[in-house]
Amino acid sequence: MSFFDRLKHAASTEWRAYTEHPFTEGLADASLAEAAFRHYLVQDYLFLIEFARAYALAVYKSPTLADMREAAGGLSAILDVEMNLHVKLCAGWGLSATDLEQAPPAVEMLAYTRYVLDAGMRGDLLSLKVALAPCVIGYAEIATRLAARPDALAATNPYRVWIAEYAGAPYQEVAANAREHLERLAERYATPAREAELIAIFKEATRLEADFWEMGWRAGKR
Ligand SMILES: Cc1ncc(CO)c(N)n1
Repeated sequence: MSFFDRLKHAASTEWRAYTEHPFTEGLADASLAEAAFRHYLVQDYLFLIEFARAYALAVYKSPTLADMREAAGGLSAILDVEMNLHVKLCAGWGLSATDLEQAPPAVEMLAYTRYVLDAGMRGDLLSLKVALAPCVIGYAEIATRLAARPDALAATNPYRVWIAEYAGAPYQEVAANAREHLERLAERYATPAREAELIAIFKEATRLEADFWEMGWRAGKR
């Protein structure tokens, strides 16, 4: 079994709660309340700013130039590609990039990003990449599943742009590269003695991902 599959298997309860959260079902069948999606997306913009910082930390923590380039690619994918989706979608509600940047941060956003940054700060590049894995690899898996649903990408679904972005080839490639790089890092730095600690980091980050959906989901119930 690959390193990533071992992590996923060890955290299978958390992984399912994250990747099959009702919020994701609501994106696919368009039943999600707009207020839920909007709250989620604004917080996700703040989340991406902090995740860009985490990838910058990965550049710093890189033992080799190749690791550094891989981390810099992740940083650029967030700053130069992914955040544009948020700006574009939020413009439809009259929110500018400055409005987004100045939005009050939610505790779920802070909890998740602080956890990942802390795991990276106290650990090595492998610990940091394990903490980052549920994010990029999880969204690629979720969007692929949602895109296969009937009508998920139909013009009548207001969430089709979001689904198409994460199910699309560029994002899928970023996720596949991240997964491949994680396997190579694990070959270099994972030891049986470290496995429990790495699983604990993966589980925690996955739980915080589910909490992030839950935050948006709750905003749709208010
Ligand atoms: C909360 C969260 N997890 C993962 C991704 C994928 O990059 C994202 N944009 N937001």
